[in-house]
Amino acid sequence: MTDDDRPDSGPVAALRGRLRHAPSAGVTLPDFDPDAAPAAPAPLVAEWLLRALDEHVPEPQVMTLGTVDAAGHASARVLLMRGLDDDADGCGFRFASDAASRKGRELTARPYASLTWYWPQQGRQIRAAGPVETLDAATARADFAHRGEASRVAAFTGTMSDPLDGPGQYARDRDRAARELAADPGAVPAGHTVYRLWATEVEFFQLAADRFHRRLRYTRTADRWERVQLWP
Ligand SMILES: Cc1cc2nc3c(=O)[nH]c(=O)nc-3n(C[C@H](O)[C@H](O)[C@H](O)COP(=O)(O)O)c2cc1C
Repeated sequence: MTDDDRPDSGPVAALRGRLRHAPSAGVTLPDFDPDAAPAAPAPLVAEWLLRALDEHVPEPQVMTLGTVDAAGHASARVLLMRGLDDDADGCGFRFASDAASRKGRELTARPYASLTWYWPQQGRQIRAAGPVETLDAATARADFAHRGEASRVAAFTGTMSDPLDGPGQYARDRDRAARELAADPGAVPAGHTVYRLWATEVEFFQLAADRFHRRLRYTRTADRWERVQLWP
């Protein structure tokens, strides 16, 4: 199909004309001075997240997790960030999911992933990548205990990433899960897992109104972090 053959009505055609003119967030962009950045990335991640929370960026803890399967095919989805670790100067990002889900299976095959955050109101992006480890069952239990009741029932309903069999199955499974949880309130789904990505690189991107954006990349060497500014 050439550009001339494309239909000129319907939502896809309507979008075509609007993408280039989509408004950007009306924002006051924060300053970012890479020369004043800390020696390790975790404090800067925390600083940026705290500022996003203070400035009421909606759901700044939502991040995109990129994984690959055994054949190297990529997939991505959004998840909630569950914690930040800076033990021994490392930078660890926690997230929780079901080990039997697509991402869980991909992480078993290839325990390496990327994470990306974007906060439009502040023109800020953080990206991180590195090996992913599975934390112990006690950590998974503690994570699950923090969830609200509806979220716990949902986690026991169905099998994440599998197709639904047919109409009515959702409601039937949800009712069964609610009954089982009421009988055993401390139960944790077998696959509930807390993962930690230990970053080997973390990059901070700050949009600037004058278009001279800033990028600072931290790369982990054997015993320290190296910092370098990149062309945006
Ligand atoms: C705002 C938002 C937050 C989400 N948080 C999580 C999460 O913390 N853990 C999770 O497993 N899925 C979460 N999901 C669902 C995932 O995006 C995804 O659909 C699901 O994990 C299945 O992904 P998979 O089939 O690639 O494994 C969230 C979805 C949205 C829209």
